[in-house]
Amino acid sequence: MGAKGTRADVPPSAHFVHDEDEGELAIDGMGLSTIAEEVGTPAHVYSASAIERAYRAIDASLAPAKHMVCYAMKANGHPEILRLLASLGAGADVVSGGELYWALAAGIPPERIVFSGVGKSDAEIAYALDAGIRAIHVESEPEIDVIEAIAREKGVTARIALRVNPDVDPVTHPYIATGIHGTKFGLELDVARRLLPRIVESDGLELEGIACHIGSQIGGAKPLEDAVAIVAAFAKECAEAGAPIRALDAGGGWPIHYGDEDAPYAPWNAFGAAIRAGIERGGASDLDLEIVVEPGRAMVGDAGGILTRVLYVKEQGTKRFVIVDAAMTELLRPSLYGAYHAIVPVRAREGDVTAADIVGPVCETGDFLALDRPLPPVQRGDLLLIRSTGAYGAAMATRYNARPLAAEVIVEGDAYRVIRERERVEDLYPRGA
Ligand SMILES: Cc1ncc(COP(=O)(O)O)c(C=O)c1O
Ligand SMILES: N[C@@H](CCCC[NH3+])C(=O)O
Repeated sequence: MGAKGTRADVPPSAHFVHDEDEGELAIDGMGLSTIAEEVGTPAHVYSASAIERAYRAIDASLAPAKHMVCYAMKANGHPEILRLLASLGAGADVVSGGELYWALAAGIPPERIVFSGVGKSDAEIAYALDAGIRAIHVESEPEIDVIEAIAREKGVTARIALRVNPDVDPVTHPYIATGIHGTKFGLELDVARRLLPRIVESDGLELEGIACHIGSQIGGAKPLEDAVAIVAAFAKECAEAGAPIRALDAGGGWPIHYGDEDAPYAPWNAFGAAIRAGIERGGASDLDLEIVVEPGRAMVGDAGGILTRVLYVKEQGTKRFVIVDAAMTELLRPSLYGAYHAIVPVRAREGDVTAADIVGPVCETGDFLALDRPLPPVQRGDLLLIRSTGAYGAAMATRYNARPLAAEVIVEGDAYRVIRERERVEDLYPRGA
């Protein structure tokens, strides 16, 4: 994502660190080979302390403004991660009835949950209204009709926010740009403007916020500021038209360092500051809006890695294939977006660094974790760590090729806990077959 490179260096973090005494990589002081031996590979490993640090840093970046951090749980909806974030005070951004169910089950209060998505079913809208969530984010004109009708039927007022498309380039991979014209997300500003009078007059709707989400892994804080300035100016128009606007939701998209960036991203403080600056530029400072943000990747991405073992090293002509037991089934991002993830041996061997394709066992040419990647010598049985996979790793896992879902473990303090047992082949057999 962003500029693709072939650098072998690793993004900085405080939790995956080389343990000099043991001569291997450790996560929060726990040797990765111990985890691999006990749990097997491939396995997703997460650092609870890293998740907590990320949450606190994002939260602090928005202070002193009134704000709410709604974790975009699509990045990693594991119940233990949700519970951890709930205990720290996070809300949630959900995109389905299933995610809403999991967020509530993890103890996230309904008034801290927002519901985004272009295709909410009637049942999902009814569920959100029954649960009394903070706001349903409206993404199309017909969706407003449906929400209004369901609210009327129930005799309730639906709290909504309009997700507008500010047409700002987020400087990211085209598959995950969401706030430019031509994508399916959000309402064009002129449509939102046209709908305003009927929303304000409706007794079934309460327009409590304006939202945007310009994309994921955005290329800097400036596009966020530009988008927020547009959204804030529209929030002001809505308030002047009589809507009880109390929130500006700036979406998520805060980037992490994967290791192939040409230049480091601005620190998260800059993203919080950009949102505050955007509100001022949009002339909405006097509205005293609560800032809502929906980061997913930034909360969990760097906290996780995938442990994988080398199955075979295959030399073919000038090519070196390192075939490992993880695949696109555990990490789809390289296959789907050509995304870069740093991959490092848990125990480094001496020798020349040469290029290798690091690939999985899945029967697809596109099943690769890295192409032409500089890598020191590795042998069958060696452990590798794939970095920065806490977001959109396990969350996008599939069982393609009848591959059971991998184990997941979380390190808390000086111990680790298995939070998903490795599936067994029997678990894959279709129910009802
Ligand atoms: C509406 C919405 N909010 C938040 C996010 C989270 O994005 P990220 O993980 O990049 O922070 C997404 C995904 O792009 C999204 O669609
Ligand atoms: N799955 C994407 C991000 C999707 C963002 C959701 N709107 C990724 O791995 O980067």
